[in-house]
Amino acid sequence: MALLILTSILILLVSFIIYILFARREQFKLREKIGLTGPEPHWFMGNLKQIVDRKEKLGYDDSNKWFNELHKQYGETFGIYFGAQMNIVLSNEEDIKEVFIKNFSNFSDRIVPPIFDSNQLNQSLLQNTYATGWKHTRSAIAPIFSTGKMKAMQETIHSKVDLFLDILREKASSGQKWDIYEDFQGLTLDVIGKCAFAIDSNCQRDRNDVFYVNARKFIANIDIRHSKVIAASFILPELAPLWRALYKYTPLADAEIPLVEGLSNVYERRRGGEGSDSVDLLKLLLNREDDKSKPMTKQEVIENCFAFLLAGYETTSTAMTYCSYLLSKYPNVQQKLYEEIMEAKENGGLTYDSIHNMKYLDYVYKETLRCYPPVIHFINRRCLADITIRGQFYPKGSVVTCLPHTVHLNPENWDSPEEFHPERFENWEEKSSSLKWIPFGVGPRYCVGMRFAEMEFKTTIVKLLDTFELKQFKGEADLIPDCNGVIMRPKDPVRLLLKPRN
Ligand code: HEM
Repeated sequence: MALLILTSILILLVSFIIYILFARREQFKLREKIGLTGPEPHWFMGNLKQIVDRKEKLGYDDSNKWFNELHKQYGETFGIYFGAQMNIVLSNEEDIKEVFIKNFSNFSDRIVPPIFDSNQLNQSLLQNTYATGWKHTRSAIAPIFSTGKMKAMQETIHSKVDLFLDILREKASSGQKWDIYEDFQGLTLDVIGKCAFAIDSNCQRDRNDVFYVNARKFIANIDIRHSKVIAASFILPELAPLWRALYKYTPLADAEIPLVEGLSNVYERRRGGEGSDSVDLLKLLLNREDDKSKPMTKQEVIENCFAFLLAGYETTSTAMTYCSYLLSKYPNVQQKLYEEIMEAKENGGLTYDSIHNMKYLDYVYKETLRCYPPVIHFINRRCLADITIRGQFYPKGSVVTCLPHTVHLNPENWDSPEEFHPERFENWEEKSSSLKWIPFGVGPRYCVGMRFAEMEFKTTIVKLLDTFELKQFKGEADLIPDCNGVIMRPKDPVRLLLKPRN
């Protein structure tokens, strides 16, 4: 009997392997069939193999550079395989417009690796689909990021940034060298904690704060380098039920459970009337929940708050870290920005409006995000039905991707794209419908938190420059970006010399 069972298992296993290999061979023919080229896929891992190999050789993931090389080699549309999944990479502005905007109804959903199906984000904007109510959620959430609401939250941001500056003053006066990226991460967690859920977290002072520990753990484990199960789920989506079942044993679930439980408790307390005078995203969502025209369930509210936390902290802290680094590297830019800040201070102070109206600050903000877009592999859409657009056939099930670093560093889009030159954004407003600057994505599904991120970024950078002159330590190496799946973050600690201004 035992032998029979063993033989059956063996036959099943061998048949499964043969099926996978056969299906993969067929998948790998698809690219050529639709007239595209691209790098040769590994028989099992697809082009993930090249990414892994490069990472092993260099010690970090330089896929931002690699994709730019592929763009040069294979042209503005090429195909690449993540496991067996074909991704069509677009960089031509017209193609991007047609796919991501004009044909949105056929490309409305982001891909979600099967293992993430078991997390608590399926009803959030990050993961929900058109069929599961994305449009309803988006139209309920978009108004909470209006200018008026952002203005009301600015005081909170100021108070968190003041603490951030106190901490930097202490560190700078002690003469130590430290990683300012960690301080930015503590800041953005405290900001999102307060602005999204009215939680007074203490991430800036206490690295053991439950919010800090679990948010960082969750983000770290999305990285396929840290999570073998996630890597495997990418390469073998055929085993989706297994990955879904295994999710609860991953460090991702470990970090998610206390965060979502914490949010659920806050939700109940707020429903009971706590913090009724606070202006925050949860409060605005609770008001939405009561709005009969766009009702949201408790689960939807909690999952979307969880999404704000995940989408809002690492992204913004990374952007501000890049900006501080660039300002320390380009003292002329820093000086020009400082003068603009001084002028605003003399003419009424650093208010929401004065910060919002600073032109040069806006150029620095945009140029930072052009040179170093923090979110790299997230602007993707699944093709829902076979379609031909501008002569290119997109088969149902394929994934279309648009890479901000490729678009931003394309010499056809920007003169001397490798140079940090904020002035290039003078008169940019006239061209703002162009898709040459896309750090927040493209089309109806672009980043819903863009205004929030901009306000936090600009407020922090203005107050930082008002307090310190940013300089580089002698001999400190140039910053190297490291891609960890979704985010492109500095590979090494970012150490800056902060000189207090009088
Ligand atoms: C510098 C900071 C940020 C950057 C660079 C960034 C970038 C992005 C990108 C590239 C996308 C994908 C867009 C697409 O697929 O076309 C996205 C989506 C999203 N972001 Fe952000 N983001 C930032 C900050 C934030 C903040 C602060 C929040 C919330 C408080 C947020 C919430 C979201 C959400 C919910 C989505 C999904 C939107 C949807 O699918 O409807 N992001 N973000």
